Parts: sequence; structure tokens; C-alpha cells
Amino acid sequence: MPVLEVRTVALDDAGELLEWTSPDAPLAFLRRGDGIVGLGEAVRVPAASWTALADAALVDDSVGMPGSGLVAFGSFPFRRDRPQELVVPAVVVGRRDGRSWVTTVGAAAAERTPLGAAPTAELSPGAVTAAAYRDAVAAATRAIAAGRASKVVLARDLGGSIPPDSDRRATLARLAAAYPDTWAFAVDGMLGASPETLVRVSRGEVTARVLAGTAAPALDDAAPLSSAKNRSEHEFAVRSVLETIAPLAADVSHTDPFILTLPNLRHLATDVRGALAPGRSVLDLVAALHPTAAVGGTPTDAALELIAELEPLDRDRYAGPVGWVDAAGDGEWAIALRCARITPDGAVTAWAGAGIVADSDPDAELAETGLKLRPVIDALS
Ligand SMILES: C=C(O[C@@H]1C=C(C(=O)O)C=C[C@H]1O)C(=O)O
Repeated sequence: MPVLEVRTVALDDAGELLEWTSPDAPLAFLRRGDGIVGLGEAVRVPAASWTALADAALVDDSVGMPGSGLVAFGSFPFRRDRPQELVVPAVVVGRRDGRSWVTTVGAAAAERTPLGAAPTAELSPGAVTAAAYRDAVAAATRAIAAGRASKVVLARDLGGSIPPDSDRRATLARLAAAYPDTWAFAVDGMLGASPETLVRVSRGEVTARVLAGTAAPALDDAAPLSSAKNRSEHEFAVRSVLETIAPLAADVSHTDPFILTLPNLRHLATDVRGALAPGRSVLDLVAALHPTAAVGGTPTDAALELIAELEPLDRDRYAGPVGWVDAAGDGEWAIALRCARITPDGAVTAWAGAGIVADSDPDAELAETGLKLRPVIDALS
């Protein structure tokens, strides 16, 4: 395990944080323009080695904010049998509550470059066409009727390409501007604007936001969201989160479901909070919670089996956890949704899924995934 020498100092206002990360391989986790961005790579480790790396590090942090000191970013695969890696950037620049800072590892130096032009791409159906998606939804409702699961989340994909030297930060900036109430993230080529917090830990306080149940935007009509289908979908998701965090947190409480309105659609949402159990970290919660019913289904194992059967695509890191962790085990993690993977050669893959229950309608679910693909399509047009 390398011994990292990490130093955080205060910075006058950092300005546009994305200028402090790189155009071709941005690292960012932002909300309303605040958060952290990273430049370069000091070290990359398996997630399981994080505590050992953090315990060995020499950290001089005169700022003491969430996201200052030693941090690592991660974008984990949807599939739990694939490796989970954390990247410690050589430089991190952050801002929160009006305070900015810069963290350097070893002799690295911060560098700022203005954002370039946003690339455009025409996206077209990938491994799962519209017709194939409808068929898969119908097959899922039959499997549910046969008692194999209560809910399964099925996704489809779009593909395209951008010039390899495009400024990916500009794409992320467009996503963040259009969806200000989301987590704007970029890690290892995955970038998006996720409305869904998987879990956050800040000085021992755990918070999570469960989303499930979706309707198109409407001026003032809450009716579709309170349908029996949406409510049961939402209940599955909330119950699975509460059961999962029970062994890892005390004093767990939750709000009543409320409506979260985004520019492209509305979701039923429930906020959960609790106190982290001693000796645990945000990574323990991430490991326990993923995949939630919101992206897998219920019961989890049966739903994952159905996904493997009915969804002929590789989710890669779509619907996986994305976020950051610090040396104390605090951190912020979202679910990688409303996102795309952009590879170094400019290949773009975007995914979106929907929760299928007994009475799901294939056309409606196809339309719902269309709404969920909108953020990425618009950011690239
Ligand atoms: C699976 C996605 O979204 C998830 C599924 C939802 C649903 O089925 O209603 C709602 C929000 C997310 O939890 C996606 O955006 O791809």
C-alpha cells in the first residue's frame, strides 16, 4: 500500500469547478455547482483496500469540510461480481457552503482550463431496440404473474459517438445546468445527472433518498403518481432500503412519500435518515444497498436472474453506485442514472430503465425510458 502525502489548503473562490478537472477524463461529483472535482490520478485501488490506504496516508487538512482531505472517486459496476475501483485524484478542488479548497497528493499541482465547446452526437438504438424492449417488458409481466418476482427493472440502451478529443466537461455542464437538483457526476468515463442519492454519510449521519414510481411532467396533476402501480413500486423500494440499512444504522426514520419534480419527469420520493453504526463507513452502506429495488427489483436475486434473462445488454456501470469516500469513511453516493459512458475513443452508450410490475404496459414503460433518456440526448444535441 503506498503512503500518500495529502495536503488541503483553503482557496479563494474556486469559480467554475469543472475548469479544475480535465477535458478528456473529468472527475466530478457536484450539486448546484458545489462539490468536488479531481485532476489526474495519484493511485487506483480496489474498494476493499480503501480503509488500509486511508489509514496509512499522511493527511494535513486545514479545511475540514466534507470532501476535503484525502478523497477517492468511484463508479462501480451494476454487477456485484465485477471489480470495484476507487481513484484518488492527484488534485481535488472543492467548494461547499461558500468555502473553497484545493487538495494535492505528493507534488501534484492544480491546473485550470476553460471549458471548450460541447460535442454533439446522434444517438440510436443499441442492443435493445424499442420493439425488443416492449417484448422484454411483456415477458417480465408474465414472469411476475408466474410468481418469479414482484418487480424487475429492465433497461434499454442508445449508442453514438463524439470526436475523441471532445471536452466532456462541457457535456456535463449542460446536464448540470438543465437538471440543477441532481448529482452531476463524471468518473472513469461515466457521466450524468442523477436524481437519486444512494446514500450519504456526513459525520455519522446517514441519509438516503429512494425514488421509484414515475410520471411524465404535468402542470398540477398528481394522480398518475398515486396510482396503485406507482405506490406499490415505491413501497418495494422503500422497504428494501429500510431493511438493508437496519444492521448498519440506528434510529432510522423516513418521510412520507413526496413528489420530486424534475424538468423531464416526476418521481415518488422518500427520504431516509439514521445514525451510522460504529466502525462502519459509507462504503459498507453502498455495498449493502446496491442494487436497490429501484434499479434491480424485488426480491433482489430473482430480479437479477430475470434481468440476466430478459435484458440482452451489458449495464456496465449504469445503475451502479457513483460517488466519493473520504479518509474517515464519510462520503456521498448516487445511483448512476440519466447518464452515458463516453470511452476515450468517443463511443457513447446511454441507458435507461423502468420498474416492471404485474400490470405494467409495454408502451408506457417504453415511453418512460424515453423520458429518462432525454437528459443525455438533449445534452448531446
Ligand atoms: C432505472 C431508472 O430509474 C429508476 C427507476 C424508476 C422507476 O421505475 O420509476 C424511477 C427512478 C429510478 O429509481 C433509470 O433512470 O434508468
